[in-house]
Amino acid sequence: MLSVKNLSMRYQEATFDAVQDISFELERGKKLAIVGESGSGKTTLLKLLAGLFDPNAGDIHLNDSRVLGPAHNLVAGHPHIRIVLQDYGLKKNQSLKENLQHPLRYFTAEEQNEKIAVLAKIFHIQQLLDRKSYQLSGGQQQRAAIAAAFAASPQVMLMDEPFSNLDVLLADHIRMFMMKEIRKTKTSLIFVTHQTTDALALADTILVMRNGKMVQMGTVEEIYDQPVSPYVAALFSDINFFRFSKLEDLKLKGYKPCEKELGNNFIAAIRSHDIEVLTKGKGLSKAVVLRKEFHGDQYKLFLRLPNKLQLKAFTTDISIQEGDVVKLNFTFEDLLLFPNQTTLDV
Ligand SMILES: Nc1ncnc2c1ncn2[C@@H]1O[C@H](COP(=O)(O)OP(=O)(O)OP(=O)(O)O)[C@@H](O)[C@H]1O
Repeated sequence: MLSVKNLSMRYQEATFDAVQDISFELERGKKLAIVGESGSGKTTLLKLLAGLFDPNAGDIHLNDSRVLGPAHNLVAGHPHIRIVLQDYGLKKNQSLKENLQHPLRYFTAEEQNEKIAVLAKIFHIQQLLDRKSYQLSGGQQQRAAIAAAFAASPQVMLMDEPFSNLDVLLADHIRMFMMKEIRKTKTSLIFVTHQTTDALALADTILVMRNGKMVQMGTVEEIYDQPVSPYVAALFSDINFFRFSKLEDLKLKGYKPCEKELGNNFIAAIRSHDIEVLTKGKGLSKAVVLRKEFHGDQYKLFLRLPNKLQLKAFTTDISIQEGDVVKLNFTFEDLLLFPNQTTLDV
């Protein structure tokens, strides 16, 4: 079990904490995704967890042993925690094979060769083993760094944007391997990602950060279905926000009040794919199609309501053209309501 308590860190000469009072626990074999806007403190938190930085406050324990930063450790890091950073951390002047051999140094030469052959095949780096790592492309280095991390069989694997540079043709295959291996070895995985679809698809729980603080942590379903703020909701899907000053304004549109105390200022949000676009029949509102974008399996529409508000929706109807008037429908159950919001903080 990884346990993090009241962790804070401020960079030298900075005037704010890059990570502020973060606490959580992660059980063995579980997968946690860290998401948040750029500069929210994700990488700093990951490096703290790896023991690469000294926190200003708080502590980290892996089972009973404390994860100590460079001030207490001659060699930075913890023996059972492995981190793959965005610069991949390969030894530049060593061959890829040597990079893979290092974490396997306690195995016999025969076992090392066997394990390297398996990893090289999975990560499509068989032809590259004799090359120095600086002679590899970004994507090749990333695959090699992930392979080296798996060779080390850590208890906790930390990864910064592990899928950012992976070829689409290889990404699914590598993700499948990683998830299978993690399940088999009961490794705990913590990964930072900008792709919130990856966070939802691969993690058990998600930690959302903003300005160094944790704004929400929960299961993937909780984070998606019950976001605590417009910021969290906007991270996970294409969404439309509407500000209401009083409940009556929404009731006028046929909405039946829920249990939630909304206050005098609240925000209602509807995900773009929860809006049905109709060319015939009745809808809740009319809208003009301002712009249409092809997204492969569907079109994204940018629409203007009669009250001039704009929103986005998706359709598969190829007949809809820019300038057309369409009808919109959605069910009130799909509305996300954020009470007492004075600002739309996304
Ligand atoms: N070496 C540093 N010295 C001072 N401030 C830093 C340093 N590194 C990062 N910061 C600041 O700390 C904050 C958190 O940075 P961090 O890299 O952890 O964010 P992040 O969420 O990983 O961002 P991104 O998604 O853009 O990679 C940011 O405001 C950043 O500008």
